[in-house]
Amino acid sequence: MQKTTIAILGAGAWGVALANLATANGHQVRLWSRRGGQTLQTVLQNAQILLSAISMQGVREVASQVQSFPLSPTTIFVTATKGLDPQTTLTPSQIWQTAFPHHPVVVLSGPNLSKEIEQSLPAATVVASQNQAAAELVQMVFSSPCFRVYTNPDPIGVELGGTLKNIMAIAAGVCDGLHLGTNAKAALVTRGLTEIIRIGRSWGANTETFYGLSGLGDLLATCNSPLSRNYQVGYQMASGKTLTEVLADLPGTAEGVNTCRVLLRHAQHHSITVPITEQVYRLLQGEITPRQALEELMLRDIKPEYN
Ligand SMILES: NC(=O)C1=CN([C@@H]2O[C@H](COP(=O)(O)OP(=O)(O)OC[C@H]3O[C@@H](n4cnc5c(N)ncnc54)[C@H](O)[C@@H]3O)[C@@H](O)[C@H]2O)C=CC1
Ligand SMILES: O=C(CO)COP(=O)(O)O
Repeated sequence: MQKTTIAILGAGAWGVALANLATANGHQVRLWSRRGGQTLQTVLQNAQILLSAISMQGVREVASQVQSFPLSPTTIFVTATKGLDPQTTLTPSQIWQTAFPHHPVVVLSGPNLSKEIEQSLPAATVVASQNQAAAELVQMVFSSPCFRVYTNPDPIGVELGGTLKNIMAIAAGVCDGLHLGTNAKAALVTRGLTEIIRIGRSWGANTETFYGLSGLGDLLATCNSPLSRNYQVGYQMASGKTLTEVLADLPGTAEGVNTCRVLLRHAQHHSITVPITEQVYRLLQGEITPRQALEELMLRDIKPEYN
């Protein structure tokens, strides 16, 4: 395929892993970080694709910085951030689309623990957009024998799958940290998926999307791997550490901590039942212990599985 010029914003674990994938395919990649060498303007020059792998806390600020530089009208935006904006509850793709209404925006999300991808272990991901041509171009740019990229027409569903599973990964870490067993973990992850779907539908996502790679796939990867920072938050809190102590030693960002707060607000506003999110929130706030969170979930009113 034709070689593409790609600006990657955010030189953390995920930005670097994605940069390496595109570079290995022969594309020209320029990596920008707020503390790095090249200016934003230089990195953006002639970019055909602008990929953001910035933590949620920086997305709005960086999107507004990018607005001050000239871009080709055909530049495709790709967002790989898994979070929700605390002030607006917007998703990262909604922030980029609002800032650049005439550009295609593509969401890239899937079961993608960056440490495994850096080792060229096989993995798959999803690129989702309402602009199919843009999604197909991004698919070509990143596809390789060790990274299989699927397209999907439901960007909000793909994005929310990646974002909401972080809360469930914290809960799964607690479950493993308390040694609650395989049955408990299966119950938690399955009810977690039900909760994700309930929330996702309120955002307009397709239910089917959550059974795919960016939903169930990412949920399984993150809830079962000590490589996940979100899982580590739960696991270490179950071993008696406070959130502050865990975050002090955590390598990189655990988006689930902030997502939990933002999501709970959204759920309360829209009267959506989110029992797991609620207990994770109370645990992170230091209001309850991991054991109390478990009891709260187990002693809820009995009910039909689906309603
Ligand atoms: N590491 C992973 O395995 C994966 C991470 N993600 C998502 O990608 C995003 C980034 O994750 P990581 O690279 O792991 O995190 P990281 O903590 O390693 O890197 C975050 C990057 O964002 C930048 N950043 C943070 N605040 C900023 C601000 N205010 N202005 C400008 N830049 C700012 C940091 O300088 C850094 O380059 C997160 O939303 C994460 O959920 C998605 C898939 C896999
Ligand atoms: O999103 C991820 C895997 O798909 C990375 O998970 P963590 O952010 O919990 O490390």
